Amino acid sequence: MKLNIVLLPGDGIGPEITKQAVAVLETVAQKFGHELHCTEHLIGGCAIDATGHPLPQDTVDACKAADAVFLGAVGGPKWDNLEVRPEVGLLGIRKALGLFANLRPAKLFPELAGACFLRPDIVQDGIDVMVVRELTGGIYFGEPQGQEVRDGLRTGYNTMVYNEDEVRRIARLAFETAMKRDKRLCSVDKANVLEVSRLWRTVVEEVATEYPEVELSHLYVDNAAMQLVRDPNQFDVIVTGNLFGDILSDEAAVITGSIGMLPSASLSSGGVGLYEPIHGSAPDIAGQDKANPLASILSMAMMLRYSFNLEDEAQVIEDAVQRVLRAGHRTGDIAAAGDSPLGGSKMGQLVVDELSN
Ligand SMILES: NC(=O)C1=CN([C@@H]2O[C@H](COP(=O)(O)OP(=O)(O)OC[C@H]3O[C@@H](n4cnc5c(N)ncnc54)[C@H](O)[C@@H]3O)[C@@H](O)[C@H]2O)C=CC1
Ligand SMILES: CC(C)CC(=O)C(=O)O
Ligand SMILES: [Mg+2]
Repeated sequence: MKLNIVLLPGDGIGPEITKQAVAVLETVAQKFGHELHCTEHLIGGCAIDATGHPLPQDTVDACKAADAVFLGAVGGPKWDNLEVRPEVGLLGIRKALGLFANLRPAKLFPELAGACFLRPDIVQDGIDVMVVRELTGGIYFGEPQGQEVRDGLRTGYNTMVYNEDEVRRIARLAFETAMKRDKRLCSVDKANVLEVSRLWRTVVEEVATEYPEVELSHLYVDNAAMQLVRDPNQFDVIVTGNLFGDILSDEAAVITGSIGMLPSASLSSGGVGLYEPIHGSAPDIAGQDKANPLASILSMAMMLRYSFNLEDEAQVIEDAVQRVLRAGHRTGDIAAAGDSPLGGSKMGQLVVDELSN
């Protein structure tokens, strides 16, 4: 099969982890006889430096013409005070590709139970939660937004807005996801306070009538954040809005060992998919070969599964990652006290070696 991939390495640790993930993808493509064609484009801070804008038009055009897109990460202190920041590029590409659904699987590899911050008795059966986050609506996009002087005071504002179509399509995708898993869906909102959440809950209830086999529950987001660390296994699939999903998935990541372990798939209605680790550009460790590349490598597995329907190839990557962890190899973020951690490039090489064996 021909795999036309656009790579958007971005900023900070983005280029380092992209390099490792691409090496893994190349190895799998070769192993299974696929023709891989990757082109690199600019997004984020590096795009601002080169072109003055975080999302150049040729990046958007290339992504639209590709079969799938891989993104490293964007942002960093160098660009924090600009009016148009690197993160605008990321929000822009999600919107331009219609990527309304972000799947963030928080899975604890049994080998990493020791890196998990929860009590051993809580995680003895592992953790396997799928967070389905709405990605192109909510407070990240709602209008009006801005800063102005009101009554002599500097005032900032954003608007959390969802229409029923936006809620319906993410709810359907979440119910479909639950149907393929343990058939339990928890919708997370703030319906005790927010009108937008009351509509969210009503529409989710309406969609639920199409999926009688799925057990639907609702939680307020503050309680959900607490329940996720108290007893993560009460969850199968969580569906929530853009902001709440962003926050809860970082939390879900750390209970599975590290934010450096959690991949994601951003999907549209039949169009191109974008795959990225859930973490950011980690400026504190960028350029030091400390970044864990496994979230990116696992994002490539999601790409093969969701964009190309190549389940065997995806599974081979996930198995190779598991074998590397089983052999005790650890980057700093998942190392136990006293371990001498590997660099990110060594970790990537070990996965490639596993695949080549
Ligand atoms: N998808 C994206 O491109 C995202 C970009 N960002 C941007 O990234 C920049 C930094 O944001 P932060 O809040 O610091 O979040 P971050 O996710 O970049 O880092 C949080 C902490 O996790 C660590 N970490 C992250 N990824 C790691 C990895 N692969 N291996 C080991 N440790 C890792 C970092 O060293 C840091 O201590 C900001 O400019 C932010 O806007 C933040 C989140 C997502
Ligand atoms: C950097 C933001 C635009 C979003 C974010 O933190 C994320 O998607 O995880
Ligand atoms: Mg985030």
